[in-house]
Amino acid sequence: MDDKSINDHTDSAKMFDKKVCVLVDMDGVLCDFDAGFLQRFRQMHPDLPFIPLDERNSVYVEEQYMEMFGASVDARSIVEEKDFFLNLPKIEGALKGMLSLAGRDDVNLFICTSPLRKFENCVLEKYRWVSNNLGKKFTEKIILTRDKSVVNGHFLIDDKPDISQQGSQVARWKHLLFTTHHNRHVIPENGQIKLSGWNDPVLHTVIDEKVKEINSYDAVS
Ligand SMILES: Nc1ncnc2c1ncn2[C@H]1C[C@H](O)[C@@H](COP(=O)(O)O)O1
Ligand SMILES: [Mg+2]
Repeated sequence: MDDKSINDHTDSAKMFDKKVCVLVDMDGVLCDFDAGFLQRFRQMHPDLPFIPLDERNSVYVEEQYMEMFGASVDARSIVEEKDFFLNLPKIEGALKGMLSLAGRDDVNLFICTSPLRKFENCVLEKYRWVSNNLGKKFTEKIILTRDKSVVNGHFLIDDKPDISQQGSQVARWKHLLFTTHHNRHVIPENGQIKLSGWNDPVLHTVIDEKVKEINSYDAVS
């Protein structure tokens, strides 16, 4: 590496230090996993009862279907089938919300999502979904990990209520709990802030406060 590229790297590192790093989950935040599941379930089993979206109550859809049907319905196979992730509908306001974050010059934005262990369809389709729905440029911002605690950032927008308690490290981000079908009833705890959706003004307010905090360190040093 020559001197110039070292300096370039240092300059950009400094620049990013001043930005607020926002990590955005996919399933339940950008794409509507539960709605996609329900649609496919009803296509496959038109004669069976189903769980309406406003009665979903557990993060993992297969747990609730297991309670209802026992082993007679294989909910897992639906999420593992080809094109399941590719065809997930967008969460309302997701595109506008992402563009509003991406358009801020004080925000460094990433998509942080966990693939299924059975990754064969899921991983490629997550990339395709982002490219189709948000634009190809956003695919450069995808972080795939099953352990979000190792990812550094100021905020993680995620629908899983206990995400900050999972993983191998103490999470460094603050969890913004994104409201979706299965967590409507969940009361925020452990310092979480609950967002009602992409239009919740609290999202930009907490980022503004973090920007001020970061700039105040500069003023002191
Ligand atoms: N609601 C869900 N039911 C079952 N499985 C789900 C649900 N939401 C997400 N998943 C799967 C799909 C992903 O591969 C992993 C992790 O999702 P993430 O939103 O990144 O926590 O779990
Ligand atoms: Mg999620």
